[in-house]
Amino acid sequence: MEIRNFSIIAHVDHGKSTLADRILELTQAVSERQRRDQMLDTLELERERGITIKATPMRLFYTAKSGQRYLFNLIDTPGHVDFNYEVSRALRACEGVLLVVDASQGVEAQTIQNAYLAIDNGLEVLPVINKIDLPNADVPGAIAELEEVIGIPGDTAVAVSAKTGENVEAILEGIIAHLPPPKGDPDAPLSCLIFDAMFDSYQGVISFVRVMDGTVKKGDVIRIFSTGKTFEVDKVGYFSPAPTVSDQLGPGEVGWITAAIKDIADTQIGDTITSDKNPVSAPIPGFKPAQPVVFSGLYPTDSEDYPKLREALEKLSLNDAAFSFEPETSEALGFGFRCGFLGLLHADIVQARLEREFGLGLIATAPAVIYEVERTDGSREHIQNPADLPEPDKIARILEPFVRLNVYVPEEYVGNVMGLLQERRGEMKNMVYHGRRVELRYEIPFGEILYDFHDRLKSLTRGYASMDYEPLEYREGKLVKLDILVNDEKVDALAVIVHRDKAYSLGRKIVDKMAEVIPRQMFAVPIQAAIGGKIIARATVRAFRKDVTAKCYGGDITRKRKLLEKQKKGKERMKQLGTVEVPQEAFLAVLSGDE
Ligand SMILES: Nc1nc2c(ncn2[C@@H]2O[C@H](COP(=O)(O)OP(=O)(O)OP(=O)(O)O)[C@@H](O)[C@H]2O)c(=O)[nH]1
Repeated sequence: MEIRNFSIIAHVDHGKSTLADRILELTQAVSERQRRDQMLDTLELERERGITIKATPMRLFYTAKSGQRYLFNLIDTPGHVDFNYEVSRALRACEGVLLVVDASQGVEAQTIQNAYLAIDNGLEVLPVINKIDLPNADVPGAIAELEEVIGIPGDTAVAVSAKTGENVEAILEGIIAHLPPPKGDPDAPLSCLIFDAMFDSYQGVISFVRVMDGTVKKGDVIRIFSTGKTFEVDKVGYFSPAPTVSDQLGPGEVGWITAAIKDIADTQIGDTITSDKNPVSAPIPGFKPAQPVVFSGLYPTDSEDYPKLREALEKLSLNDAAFSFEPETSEALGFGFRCGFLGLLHADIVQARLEREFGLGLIATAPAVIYEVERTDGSREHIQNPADLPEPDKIARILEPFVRLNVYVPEEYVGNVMGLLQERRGEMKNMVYHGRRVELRYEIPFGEILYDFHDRLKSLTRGYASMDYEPLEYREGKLVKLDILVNDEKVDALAVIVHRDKAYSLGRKIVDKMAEVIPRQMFAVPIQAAIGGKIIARATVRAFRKDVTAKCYGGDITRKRKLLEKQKKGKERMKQLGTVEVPQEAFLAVLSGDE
């Protein structure tokens, strides 16, 4: 049977998951009973946030108008800029992509970025113009943008509504006509690409693979190319959508392998699986390794939970190759972990999973980028935690990471966006008109777009702007460490590195926000911001304590206990700093909006 392996790529919200669902329905891969809101979004969190995180492969059958039957492997990819690494992994397993564009929005930042990722991987692109049921849908406009901005021919484009199902079948015919079948030699040595992996407590690591050449079946001894480690294959199979066992996997096929692999580090994403007896001489060209770029400290609110947190982090990292962690100690917060993420959304998701799936109460410190410090003695080091910055007299200079930022925005909002970018120390490199849409190209410190930048961008453009970025080199900046003192004690976990010109306004903002969110105590608590030894801003948490049991008029002891328990619950995300109870929000005061 002929095979087509493809992925769907799109800007966030252009309808990728909805379209994938429709395709599943058309190919009857899922019974209505099995159908959930968004079939392919497997994690609970994904459904809640309406975004796709993990790439999920699916095996579908389609009988074409010609009467011939085809096997399709559909690999879903995430849409958010934080998860670009997952996209590039998934694309390596395909020959082609459906590039979905919302007919009412046109081409946006991730449309372009994902399209280039596909083109750079040598994939064929089939444009799909979606949401044609919307009154403001502009199909010719969207096609023109695709041709103009990305340079792909629009004549094969299929216009559909994933919502109503209109014309979706034409996509399936388009896939057969325009996306190439996989090539591969069943008799060649085994060469299998690992494009994802997950950990299962019964089976060990389940590697998601695309077979390039050769075949793999139960009992084969496989070798992981980069480490040379060998394992005996336990089972192979595909996703339909539940993992289903099959006899073997051959060239062009997408499926999974289990081989009693206990450590996910043994099956790194992008690595090649080959046969131990008859190995290939060269691996499949590798993926870009996922690099955490944003770091934040995670501490248990109850210090007794430290071992539980370590265990949870270990488990999570089994399923998330892009996430890193190492032990860290804070004077203020005790024992915790410095965790690395791909971006703020990724950090949010990891934290939410730790709390939900593992029942942990956590305090997260403000996310920060990695700075490079050159000491006066000429040595250089990378600083993941602002608290680790050397004394000012030992610092020759501090360098910060820059990114190339592209913002796409309708003409009328260009002024607003340029104002924001200037405020964030951005330097304009170019401005390109694509019809009524303008692309602003900037170079900007990564740290400046970390906090509330995306929200501000959206609110300044009524939601119309979109953005993407890629890392540039480190550049010297006039940076200083801003210390925060609570009750006259410096709190290491609250320190941030900021640009000198912004230190005063940021210090003011942080102390005000903290004074607002820290509950009143028995005594007045001063909150101060300082640079070096110099106090630059101050606010006070006034004294007072609400006695929640006062209104219980003695008597009813259960009611009293309930109230106390409720109060205790409310405190779960609090941390005792000396004599002061500080809630999670205070640790993220630096993130609070500019307004
Ligand atoms: N009117 C209309 N709405 C659609 C259509 N397709 C998708 N939508 C809606 O657009 C929104 C986004 O759709 P999703 O399928 O979740 O988008 P996505 O691209 O998968 O988003 P991510 O998973 O976050 O990347 C949802 O509210 C859908 O109901 C369509 O053809 N017509």
